[in-house]
Amino acid sequence: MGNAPETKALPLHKLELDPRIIPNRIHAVLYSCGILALFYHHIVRLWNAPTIPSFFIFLTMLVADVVLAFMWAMNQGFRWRPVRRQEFPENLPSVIREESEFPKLDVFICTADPYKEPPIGVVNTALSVMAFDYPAEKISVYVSDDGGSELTLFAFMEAAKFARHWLPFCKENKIVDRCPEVYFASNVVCPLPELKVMYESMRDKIEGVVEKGRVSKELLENDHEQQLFSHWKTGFTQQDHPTILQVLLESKKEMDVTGSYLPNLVYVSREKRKSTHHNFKAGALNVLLRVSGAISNAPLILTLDCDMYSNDPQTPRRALCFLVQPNWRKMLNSNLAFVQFPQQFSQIDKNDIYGCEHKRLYQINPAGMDGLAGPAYVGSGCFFQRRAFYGPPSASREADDPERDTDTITASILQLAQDVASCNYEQRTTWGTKMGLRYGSLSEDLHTGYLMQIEGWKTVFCNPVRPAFLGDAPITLNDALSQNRRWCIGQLEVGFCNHNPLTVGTKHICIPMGFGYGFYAYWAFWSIPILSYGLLPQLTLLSNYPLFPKVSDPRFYLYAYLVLGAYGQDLLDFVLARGGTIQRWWSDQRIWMMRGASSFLFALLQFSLSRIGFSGFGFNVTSKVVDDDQSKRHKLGIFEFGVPSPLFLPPATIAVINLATFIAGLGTTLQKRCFSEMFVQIFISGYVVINSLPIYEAMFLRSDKGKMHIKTTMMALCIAYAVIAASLKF
Ligand SMILES: O=c1ccn([C@@H]2O[C@H](COP(=O)(O)OP(=O)(O)O[C@H]3O[C@H](CO)[C@@H](O)[C@H](O)[C@H]3O)[C@@H](O)[C@H]2O)c(=O)[nH]1
Ligand SMILES: [Mn+2]
Repeated sequence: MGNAPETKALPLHKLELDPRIIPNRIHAVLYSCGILALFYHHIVRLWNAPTIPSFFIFLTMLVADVVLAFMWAMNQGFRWRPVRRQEFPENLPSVIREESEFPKLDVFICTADPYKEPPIGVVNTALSVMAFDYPAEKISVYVSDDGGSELTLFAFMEAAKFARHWLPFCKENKIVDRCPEVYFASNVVCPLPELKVMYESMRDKIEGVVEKGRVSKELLENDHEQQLFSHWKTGFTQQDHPTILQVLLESKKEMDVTGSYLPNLVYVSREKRKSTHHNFKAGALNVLLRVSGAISNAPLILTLDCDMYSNDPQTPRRALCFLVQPNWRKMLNSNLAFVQFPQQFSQIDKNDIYGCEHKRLYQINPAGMDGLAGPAYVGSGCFFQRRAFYGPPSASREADDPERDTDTITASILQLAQDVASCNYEQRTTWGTKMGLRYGSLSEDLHTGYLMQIEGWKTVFCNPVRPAFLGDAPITLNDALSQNRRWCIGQLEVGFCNHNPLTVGTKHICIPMGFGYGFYAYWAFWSIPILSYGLLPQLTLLSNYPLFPKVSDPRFYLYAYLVLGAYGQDLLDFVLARGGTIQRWWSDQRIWMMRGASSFLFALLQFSLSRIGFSGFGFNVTSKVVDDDQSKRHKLGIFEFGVPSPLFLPPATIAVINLATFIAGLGTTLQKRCFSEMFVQIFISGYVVINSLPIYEAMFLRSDKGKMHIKTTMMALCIAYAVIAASLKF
């Protein structure tokens, strides 16, 4: 810069408080008074219970309301101090003056199964980030293949060739959609038609290989390529194989077709042995942390799921707006662990019937936590400071090498990278406990982000209008429910680890943050009120036993206030969020009830069983394959039941019970003229019936492949019959 007058550094971001903070807090105070009044009513009623069965029914309803109140209180963590941020990547040049001064960026992409996660999709994700609007020689992309599949390696070998054309094309033409599949599927006229042909031939090749299930020799162009696949010989299985590490592109050595640098592209399939536990995705990411540490050691790390392609080439610059210090001299913000972008999805149906958008989890709640210590880590679309993986912000990492500036990846570097990917490397180290991604939870993301905040790290939520990344959401109900069950189990593992959010979290981060994490950790508890409210009012309705105050009773208004207050605020939060519609809110509350009766319930049971020593659980990877028939129904917003899954059984049973009790109950109350006493119960079962319409359709009316499996329908009918018959005995 010499003596040239330095221009003033312009602001990189700004923060403003959400105007809802004050109304939220007033509402919280009033609502808590309502809850207290409700508990008073409960206790009095319990005390005066006339019979033993009614005592237990009242007790169950009390427990259900305690859980609802608990979850409501936890939820206030997100509403306590929501904020909005804005970032100004256009001002970045006033702070980082030269492109050469940009910090290096390592991108981690995880994949685990070439049949559930088609390699062409993984390749698209990788190409979209390699084409970031960022100096290419600063980027290294590491692909972790837990599937240990030659199909995936083949796909990346092809991707490396295609990248030489794709990257300069995107930069020269200032393309915004840098995920090739998305770009070529859009209707824009490609200024370079050969490129489309090239892409399609690559895609056909990759898909052909996947269909065949192996890479045949004819597809490989030379000895070097054949050598890459020499590992896959007899004895090689997904669970048992040596480390395979391949540098497919080496920056500064390899040029694109215009003679510019390319990013590094490294394929890693860590060593797997049947005798060692591999810790699923957390284990995979920790291997990438060490492998990348040996090769490029960038101070910035982006973690991505294999389906989360970049939708905006500016994204790393947006992240930098928070990560660099205003007086930047190769120094990253000292206590900021990560910048989290929301997870957003490309093919969600208009009304989002499965609630896969998870608007609260990915957009509303993070903005709430952002006003406190910062959002939770959600596993993908997150820019970390490497230092955050190695201890608290105060700890210096002098023992480790600084950003590696060697121009070539030497044999000794490769050897080191091989060694750190071996499955015994972590023995007797603090990897997974104090370093890297933390083990012990199927939701490694929540667990890791939470423990980082306990160590004193701050985090930031960045939610630009154009989604930074777009991924695939489940398109069948079974996938959506099993995904939620896995999350729930992982969250319970956080809730019952020795860093309990309610004690440790509230103390070491702050009270509302501890509540927010508690809300996630105990998600599964929701199954208790959802099941209670889905069954008890209905079964008692059958025998005309009133559970709630009658309409003229002042306590009726207490219930009405509590219900409308909670639903109303929820609706408001939802529709005020970007892209929120009433229809989506409706789907969201409906799927919440279904999850309650299936995912949450199963998670609670499985977790409890594992705690008393019965079987553990695995990471069931969500399928990203699109079946045409299913996808057609999904686009029309039709529920996909199809497979016989135990997850459908409780919601189907509850739906049947509610339909029966609603009709019978309505009949008898009209006959006996006790409508006012039974109003709330009729209302609740009617509400469940309306929400269950897609279930009845799938059980009784549909004939397509997505209808409920006959086995499930029959079982649900039998159980419903048994439950109703038993309840009439009381
Ligand atoms: O043993 C495994 C299992 C999974 N994965 C990868 O983990 C990612 C997420 O798996 P997916 O089946 O797509 O799960 P989701 O439920 O969609 O993922 C959400 O939930 C996970 C925690 O349960 C987080 O890790 C993810 O980032 C978050 O998007 C994928 O890229 C997988 O390839 C591995 O690398 N190794
Ligand atoms: Mn996923």
